[in-house]
Amino acid sequence: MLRLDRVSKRYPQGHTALQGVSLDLAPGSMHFLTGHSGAGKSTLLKLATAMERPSGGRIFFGDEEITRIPRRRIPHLRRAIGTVFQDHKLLYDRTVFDNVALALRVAGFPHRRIRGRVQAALSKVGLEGHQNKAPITLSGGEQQRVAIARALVNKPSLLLADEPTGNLDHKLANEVMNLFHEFHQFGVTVLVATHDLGQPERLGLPQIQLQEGQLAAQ
Ligand SMILES: Nc1ncnc2c1ncn2[C@@H]1O[C@H](COP(=O)(O)OP(=O)(O)OP(=O)(O)O)[C@@H](O)[C@H]1O
Repeated sequence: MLRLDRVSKRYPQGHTALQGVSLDLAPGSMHFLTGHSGAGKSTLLKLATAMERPSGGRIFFGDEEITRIPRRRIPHLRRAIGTVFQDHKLLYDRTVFDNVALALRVAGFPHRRIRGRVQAALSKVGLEGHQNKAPITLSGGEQQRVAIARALVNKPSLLLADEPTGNLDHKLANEVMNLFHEFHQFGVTVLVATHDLGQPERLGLPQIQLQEGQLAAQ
């Protein structure tokens, strides 16, 4: 599903964030990406969504080589890969519905389909009934669930999350991780970067550990 072949990333200022990383995520699998601060977790996720380009190596999403993808194909790639970040980057001057609908509007979906998809995505994350609210009126955990609904609305086959529970207390963090686990059980491939080593243990899921930009254990 997602395959990295000897991937390296050296930022322009000269810092090597990743070095010779190879991994292969099987379709439908769920992994946690762990490692110390600065180990390269966010960099790996940015490379997988073509937000950054690697300095060496190749990345494949299914049959498509992300590292060679022409610019015009990037929006298509981003629709197939759902992303969730710690600071969920919601638009605070729009409703919950509009936040989730945005990507579908940009993609030119007809109004009725947008409505159905958005409602289904909000219901999957337990936020039915909140669609007309402003995100600011929701709790941190609820806002993160809006971000997850937004990532899911395109029905991605791969879901990447970068510290999605970093700002949440223990109980809310578990709820959000349980949601990712549910999507995995429905067949979505999931990769979650986290500092919280309790989560892979609690859910009995494998870790991909980075250390100084290299794979430590799988
Ligand atoms: N845009 C950038 N320009 C220069 N250096 C960068 C850039 N982004 C990241 N780095 C450096 O690359 C290394 C890896 O950073 P990265 O954010 O991938 O680590 P991380 O494991 O996600 O860390 P954290 O857990 O703190 O988020 C760090 O040393 C960081 O300072």
